[in-house]
Amino acid sequence: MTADPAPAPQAPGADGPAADPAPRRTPDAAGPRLVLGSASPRRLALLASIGVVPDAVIPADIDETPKKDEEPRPYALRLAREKAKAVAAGLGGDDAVLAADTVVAAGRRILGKPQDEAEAYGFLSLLSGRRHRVITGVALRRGGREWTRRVETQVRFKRLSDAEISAYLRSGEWRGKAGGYAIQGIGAGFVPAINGSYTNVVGLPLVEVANLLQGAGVPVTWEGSPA
Ligand SMILES: Cc1cn([C@H]2C[C@H](O)[C@@H](COP(=O)(O)OP(=O)(O)OP(=O)(O)O)O2)c(=O)[nH]c1=O
Repeated sequence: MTADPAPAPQAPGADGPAADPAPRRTPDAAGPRLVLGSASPRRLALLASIGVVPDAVIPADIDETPKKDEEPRPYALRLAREKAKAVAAGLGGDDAVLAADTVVAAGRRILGKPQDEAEAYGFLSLLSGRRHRVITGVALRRGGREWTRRVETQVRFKRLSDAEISAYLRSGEWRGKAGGYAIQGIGAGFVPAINGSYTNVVGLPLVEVANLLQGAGVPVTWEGSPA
């Protein structure tokens, strides 16, 4: 379930006995420096999986408080844009800055990163046995230009018992995750089905991000670590 338009595609990576498994930008890759404006290790790992290794990682320090009556879709895009802008403001020249924001939307309600276990409990109870949307806004800035995307995935949760929520909270996995769960971790056991992009739920919709990067002149090598 994707919104908003995009540019073009590319080719696969290789396997070989002497291959260096560490993904990296090719030394002679043309294009600008890429700065990832994010503290999220998931975003860095997702980029690395398609062979994109930023030249620098600079987390954005912005106020993430939603505006009065702000809905999840505009909120996710606004925050992505503000993060990219804040990081770009501290840089000069032709650097490309990529930033994103992921929220869980329960109807019109924005579920961000829970502040404590009690809030995480509330989020998981709300999501239990229901469908929700995960929305990621992405913003890329380069040389005074800006490209944006917004991607939505529908996620279904099984009904969770109190014991299951308590065990999950004890794992600590809820920390730093929108909606208080991680689909790439233990939380996978709560999700019978999704409709849309998986990587979008983890924090960065890779197909759309690759297209954005290529459209802005940042090379995507697809030389990630094979699974
Ligand atoms: C729903 C879900 C979210 N998440 C994560 C992705 C994001 O890191 C986080 C949402 O918070 P964000 O505010 O989007 O990102 P962040 O604070 O981690 O990093 P930064 O703002 O510096 O870019 O939730 C998962 O890892 N798995 C999931 O299943």
